[in-house]
Parts: sequence; C-alpha cells; structure tokens
Amino acid sequence: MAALGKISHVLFDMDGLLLDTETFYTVVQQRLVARFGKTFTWDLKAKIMGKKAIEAARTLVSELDLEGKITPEQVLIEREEALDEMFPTAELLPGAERLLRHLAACGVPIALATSSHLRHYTLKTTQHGELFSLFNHRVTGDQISNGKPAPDIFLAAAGQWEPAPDPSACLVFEDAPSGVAAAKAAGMWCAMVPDSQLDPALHAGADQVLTSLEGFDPLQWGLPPFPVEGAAAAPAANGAAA
Ligand SMILES: O=P(O)(O)OC[C@H](O)CO
Ligand SMILES: [Mg+2]
Repeated sequence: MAALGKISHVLFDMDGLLLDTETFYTVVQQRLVARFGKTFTWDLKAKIMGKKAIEAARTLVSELDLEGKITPEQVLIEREEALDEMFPTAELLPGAERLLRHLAACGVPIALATSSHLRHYTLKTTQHGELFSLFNHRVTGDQISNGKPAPDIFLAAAGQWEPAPDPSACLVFEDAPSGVAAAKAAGMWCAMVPDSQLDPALHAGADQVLTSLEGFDPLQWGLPPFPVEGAAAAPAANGAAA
C-alpha cells in the first residue's frame, strides 16, 4: 500500500484509544440521565466524547434540555464517585501495548495528549504505570484552556519536544470525533480507531480509520516496521549467539 505520510513523532489519545474507559463514562451517564427520563444515546456520546469533563457536561445538559434540573458542575459531582471506583480497573485496548513498546524500543518520540485531568489520568493508569512511563511526556486536559476539538492539546504536546517537530510530521491516534478534529486543526495526520457503535459518517476527517490498533502498519507512515514474528534475533556483534 502507498505511504500515507512521513512521520517522525507520534501522539496518543488515552480514553477509548489506549484504555477501555469510555464504557465507564457511558454506564455512569446512562444511569444519571435516566433519573430525568432521558436516554444517553450514541448520538449524544459522539458529541461529548474526547472533550474536557466540564465541556462534555455542558453539552450533555444542553443536548438533553436539562437546564434548571441539573447543572454541568453537578453532573460532574454526581458521576464522580462511581467513576473513581471504575477507573483503577481500566484495561488496555487491543494492540495498544504492542504499539507503544515497539515505538519506544525503536526510539520514535511518543507523547500522550488526553482530555482527562491529572487526577483521573492517575486513577486510570493505576495498573499501567510502567507502560505509560514510556511516553516522553504527557499533557492532560487541566493543562490547557481550550479542549478538543481545539488543536491546543496536540500543539502543546508537540511543543514539549526539543526541537519541536513540524505538525506535518506528527501522527495522532484518536478514537473521538472531537479528537480527530483537534488533530487536523493542529495540522497533523490522524489515524482514528473509532468504537464500532460510532456513526461511520463521523469518521470523516481522519486520514486513516482502523478497527483496532492491532491493525496498524507503521510502514505506511514511514515508521519502523514491527519485527517479524518468529524471525531469528539479530546476531550479536561478536558473532556469538545472543
Ligand atoms: O479521550 P481522551 O483521553 O482525550 O479523554 C476523554 C475524556 O476524558 C472522556 O471522553
Ligand atoms: Mg479518546
């Protein structure tokens, strides 16, 4: 297949891309809005996923006409206890660990850019500290003013590398429409790994759409290929068996 772009730096979203945490938000918010006789649909989920917490809560309240019944701030308070219990159980999504370890082992610069604020990031990565330590740096939602779909978080993350790469040499992995829009607004390439329940019309804008990170081929982006399974290890410099 033809190369898609020549990438030197890779930026990762977290929720719904590396960690299976979007389901937690869905379950908790379904329960919360049901109290008001409302349904938390995938149509609504698509509008709020990937955004900073308060911006997501504002959209939820306005889209469901809940003004006067609950404020965005109360939404965050009410969902917090359940989320705090769920987050430390977060599991990696397929292909995430292999890709991160591969890029890190090859010396490809990698950074995390998540709309999650630092406290949630810490809870979600409870079981994955060593893997997430492979990132050169991370930017969390509380560190930027304008959340996705604004480009700020990806520009801030890329700006922490020295020298900072040109956006056209950066590849962003995202699961959310707001995240894809942010990556493209930053002038970067974007590979989207959407939930299968997301309306395919919302894949528009992504440069590549994958069903799972397992299907990612680094070569298409000029990145080092995965080692061939079962291939003999490279001989040691002195010719002895490794
Ligand atoms: O997908 P992330 O990592 O930017 O975080 C998103 C929010 O925390 C929830 O949609
Ligand atoms: Mg996400």
